[in-house]
Amino acid sequence: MLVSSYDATDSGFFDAHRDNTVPSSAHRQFAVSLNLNEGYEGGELVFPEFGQQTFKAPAGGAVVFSCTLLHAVQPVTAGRRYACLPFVY
Ligand SMILES: O=C(O)CCC(=O)C(=O)O
Ligand SMILES: [Fe+2]
Repeated sequence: MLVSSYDATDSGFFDAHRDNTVPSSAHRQFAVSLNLNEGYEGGELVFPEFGQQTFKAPAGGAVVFSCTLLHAVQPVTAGRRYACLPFVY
């Protein structure tokens, strides 16, 4: 299981992508973006094909979405964000 860390010192972000586009990930159905901490700014999820609304779950909360959806993580502007990122097969 993947735990990612996005730090403000390098404006940690994740460019827009889909999670099932290569043969080794084509079986993935849903992505789980589980936020592990509070105390940071930025780091919201956005789904650009559906507008500019952003999503930020509280610590212990998750955003679950289809691996077919284009998504990105906005830059962290203060503090450090940790997120656990399992996929549902
Ligand atoms: O950090 C996140 O919430 C999402 C990360 C992500 O999109 C990925 O690992 O594929
Ligand atoms: Fe992703």
